[in-house]
Amino acid sequence: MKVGIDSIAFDIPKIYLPIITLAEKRNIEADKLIKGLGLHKMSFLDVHQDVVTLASNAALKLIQQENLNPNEISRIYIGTESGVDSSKPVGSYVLSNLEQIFGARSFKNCDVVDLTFACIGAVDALQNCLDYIRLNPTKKTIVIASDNAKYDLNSSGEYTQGAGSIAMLITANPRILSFSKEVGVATEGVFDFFKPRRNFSKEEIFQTENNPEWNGILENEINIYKEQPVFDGQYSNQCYISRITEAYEHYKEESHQKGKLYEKWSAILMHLPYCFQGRRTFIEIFANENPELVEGQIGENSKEKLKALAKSPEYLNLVNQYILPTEIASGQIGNIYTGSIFLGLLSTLCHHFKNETNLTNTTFGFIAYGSGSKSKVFEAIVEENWKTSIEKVALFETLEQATAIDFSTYEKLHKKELKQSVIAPKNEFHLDKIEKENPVLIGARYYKFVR
Ligand SMILES: CC(=O)CC(=O)SCCNC(=O)CCNC(=O)[C@H](O)C(C)(C)COP(=O)(O)OP(=O)(O)OC[C@H]1O[C@@H](n2cnc3c(N)ncnc32)[C@H](O)[C@@H]1OP(=O)(O)O
Repeated sequence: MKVGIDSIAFDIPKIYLPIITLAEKRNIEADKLIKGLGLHKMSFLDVHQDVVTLASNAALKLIQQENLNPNEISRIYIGTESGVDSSKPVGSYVLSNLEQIFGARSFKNCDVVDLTFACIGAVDALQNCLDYIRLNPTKKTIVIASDNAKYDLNSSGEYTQGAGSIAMLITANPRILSFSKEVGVATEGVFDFFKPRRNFSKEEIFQTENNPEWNGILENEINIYKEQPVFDGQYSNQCYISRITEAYEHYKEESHQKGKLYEKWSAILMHLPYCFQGRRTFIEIFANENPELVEGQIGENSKEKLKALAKSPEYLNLVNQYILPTEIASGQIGNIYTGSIFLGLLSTLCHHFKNETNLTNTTFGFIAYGSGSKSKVFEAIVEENWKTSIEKVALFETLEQATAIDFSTYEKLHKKELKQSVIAPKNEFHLDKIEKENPVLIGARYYKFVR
C-alpha cells in the first residue's frame, strides 16, 4: 500500500525585510548574503502573529482546500521548536482555533501532539503519521510544521531569519508523494544550536528593556525562556555535514541499495536553514560518491579540491537541475526551521508545475537535519495525480504579494515594541489577548479568526 502526502497548504507572514536593507544597516557586503548565501527576503511575524496563528491558518487552508470534515481527521501532529508554552502543545491551540470555525468539540476525537527535535521535528511527526496510516489505511491525518526562526539582532543568524507553516494531509494512496518505508538515521548529542530554559527572577524578566541580551522576553508575556537560540554557526554546519553524510550511508544499508543513490533522484530536498545550505553541503556527499572527481581537481589539500569540485560543471549541473528548484521559496522567506524541508518540497513541486515538467514516477531524495543533532534520509515517489493537488497552491503568487517593511519597523517588531499590526489581520487567525491578571490563567493566549 502507498502512503504519503495527498495535499499541502501553507501560511507565511505578509511582511518581509529586504535582505539588502539588513546588509546596509549591518555593514555586511550585500553580495555575501545574496550571491554567497542566496538570501533575498526575510519573512517576519507581524504583531498579531505567532507559530499558533501560522499553524492554524495553514491547517484551515488545507481543510477548506480539500473540503474535509473535522471528524475525518484522526490526528493533527505538529513539528515545532518555537512553541508558546512548555506544557500545552501548539496542537491544542490549533484544535480550539479550528473549532471556532467548525463548531465546538468538532475535533473531540482528534489526537493532537507536538514533536520537538529542532528542525527535524516535523519529519518525525510525518514518519509517525505514515506508520499510523500504514496500520489504519482508511484514516487521514494532518502534519503541520510551524516555526518562527528568530535570532539575536547582530548575530550571524540574523540574516537567515524567517517564519512560516506548512500543513500536509497524510493518507493512503496519496496524490502527491508516497514514501519509502526505510529511513536512514544518524544522531549525536551535541550543543550546536539550542534554546536553554532557565528560570528567571521577576526582576530579571522585567529588566529586559535595559538588557539587550534578553531581547524577546516580554514584559507582558511572562516568557521565561529566550526565543532566540544559543548557537555556534560554523560548528552547526560541521554537525549538519557529519549527520547528513552518516544518514545517507545508513539509508543505503537500510534500503539495500548500492552505488550513487542521488543519481536516481529528480529532486534533492534538504533542510535549508538558509537558501544555499543544500548546495553548499551536498558537495560532501557528491565528493564521497565521486572520489575520482575530487582527485582530478586542482588544489593543495582536500579542502581546496572540494571547493574546486563545487565549481565544476558536473556539480553545477546537479545543483541547477535538482537543488535550485528547492531553493526558490527559501530565498524569498528565510529559515522556517521544521517547515524548511517541506517548503523546499512545495517550491520544487510549484516550480515544476509552472514549467510543466513531467515528474510522475520519479524519485525525490529527502535529507533532513535537526540540531542537537539528528539527520534522516529517505525517498519518495511522485504520484500520478500530483498536479491536481498542487494546482491549488499559489506559492509564488503569494510571495509576490508580500509587503516590504523598513529597518526601524523590523527592529521594533524584533524587540516586540510595536503595539499595532503593520498589516491588519484579514481572513486569518490572530493573537487577540494574553491574560495578565487572572492568576489561574496568567499567560493564557486567546486567538480569534478575523473575517
Ligand atoms: C539552524 C537550523 O536550522 C539547523 C541547522 O541547519 S544548523 C546548520 C546551519 N546553521 C545555521 O543556520 C545557524 C545560523 N546561521 C549562521 O550562523 C550563519 O549564517 C552560517 C554559519 C550559516 C553562515 O555563516 P557566515 O559566516 O555568514 O557565512 P560563510 O559560511 O562564511 O559563507 C559565506 C559564503 O558567501 C560567500 N561570499 C562572501 N562574500 C561574497 C561576495 N562578495 N560575493 C559572493 N559570495 C560571497 C563565501 O565565499 C561563502 O560561500 P562559499 O563557502 O560557498 O564559498
